[in-house]
Amino acid sequence: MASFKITGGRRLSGDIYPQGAKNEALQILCAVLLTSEPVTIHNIPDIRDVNQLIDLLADLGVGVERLSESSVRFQANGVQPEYLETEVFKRKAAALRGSVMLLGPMLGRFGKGSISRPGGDKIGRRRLDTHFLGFEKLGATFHYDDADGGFFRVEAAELHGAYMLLDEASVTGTANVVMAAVMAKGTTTIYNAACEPYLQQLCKMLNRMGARISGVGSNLLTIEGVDKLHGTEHTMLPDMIEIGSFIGLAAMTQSEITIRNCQVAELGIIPDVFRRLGIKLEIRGDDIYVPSQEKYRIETFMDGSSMTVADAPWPGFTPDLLSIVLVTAIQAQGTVLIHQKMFESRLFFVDKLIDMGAQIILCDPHRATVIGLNRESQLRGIRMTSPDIRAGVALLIAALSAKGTSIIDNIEQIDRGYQHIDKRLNAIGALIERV
Ligand SMILES: CC(=O)N[C@H]1[C@@H](OP(=O)(O)OP(=O)(O)OC[C@H]2O[C@@H](n3ccc(=O)[nH]c3=O)[C@H](O)[C@@H]2O)O[C@H](CO)[C@@H](O)[C@@H]1O
Ligand SMILES: C=C(OP(=O)(O)O)C(=O)O
Repeated sequence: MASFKITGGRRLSGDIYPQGAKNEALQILCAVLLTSEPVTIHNIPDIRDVNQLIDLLADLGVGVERLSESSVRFQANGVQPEYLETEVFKRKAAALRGSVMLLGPMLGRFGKGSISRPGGDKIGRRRLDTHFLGFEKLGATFHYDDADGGFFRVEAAELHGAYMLLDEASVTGTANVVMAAVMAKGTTTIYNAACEPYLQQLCKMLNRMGARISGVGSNLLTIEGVDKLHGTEHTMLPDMIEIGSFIGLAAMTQSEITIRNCQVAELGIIPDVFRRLGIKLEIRGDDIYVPSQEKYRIETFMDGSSMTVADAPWPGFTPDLLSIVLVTAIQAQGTVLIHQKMFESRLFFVDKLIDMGAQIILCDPHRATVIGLNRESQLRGIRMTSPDIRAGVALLIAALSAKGTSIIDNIEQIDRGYQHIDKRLNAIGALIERV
């Protein structure tokens, strides 16, 4: 288990480039299974979850040719569906959340798919009903084997288009059902579809491959099944969660940072949520410039009541940035209620922030109130463990702003989703050692 040793209290300055989006990459990589022709993907982030998924594809028989550090050509012309039944696959697939999205394309193209209970952050219940109910609507049979931590199988001689109202607007669930439906016979209508930019990107890529998906960007998708998909090229968007993390980092550490090539039009409400904390942001072309700010004051609502930041399916605010908003509010002036509606175990890391000197009241598992310190006192460095990917980065931001040295253990959680974060932050003035 590796750790970061962080010397806090340093101001950072300079340009930083966001990596390609992790959660988009996990969908896009699974979609290469839908055709036997080459699919070239650019701006692939070099992070643990993505590398593990690429390994799984290679094990499954997909040709993987690295063209550069961030571009790979895939060709799924030798896929061996039996591999999904092997012990090695079961073990590897259980290491990450994204592996669940192998199911949809395998079912759509080869008529069967199986997966062990996928991993990912332990941030509360993460049920898969949406995925399997959707597959069943398309005509697949579903079987769950309780042994060895759980193993799911889906099978269908032929999938048929259907109308479905999803149980919930699940991100990976929608991606899975879309990928299964693109080559089903007839028309599929998915209502209450998730429409995060990750999904919009997936649907655009599938359409370039010959799929016929309309309604992209809305919660009503119509998919006219086609016989076959073709190869294509695709470039991942910059990671909006990383962009938000850098904004919070800049504010907490009074740093002047330019986040380059952000594709600002795709960020939805994210910049505005940070503005509500009082953080000044300048959009300069496609860059976001965050000036060094000693003070930032949390806004109130129009009626004067305290600010709440809550998550919601897109175009609402992503739950993956709530931990970052929470940590950023620690040095603001004012009070904000953070309401994590989707996950019930994602706020417990505030204990560590409280140990560092933050004023936070954990109201219940879903809600925490942050009373900003307004820089009247500085956090102090401590030793802590990263419980999940976003809490890990929130703790890293706290540590970078703190007086003294902090140690963060279990940084594998951070490496799951942030590419060489120590090196990239050190390049603009941070002092983070991997120990
Ligand atoms: C690999 C990947 O892409 N992971 C993301 C994906 O996970 P994932 O696709 O696993 O998450 P889901 O969208 O399925 O659901 C997330 C949680 O929100 C709840 N829920 C969902 C929809 C809804 O309308 N109401 C509701 O309460 C679910 O019950 C679940 O507890 O989406 C999550 C929600 O944006 C993100 O946190 C994860 O980073
Ligand atoms: C929760 C996350 O990831 P995963 O779904 O892979 O656990 C995340 O990216 O914040």
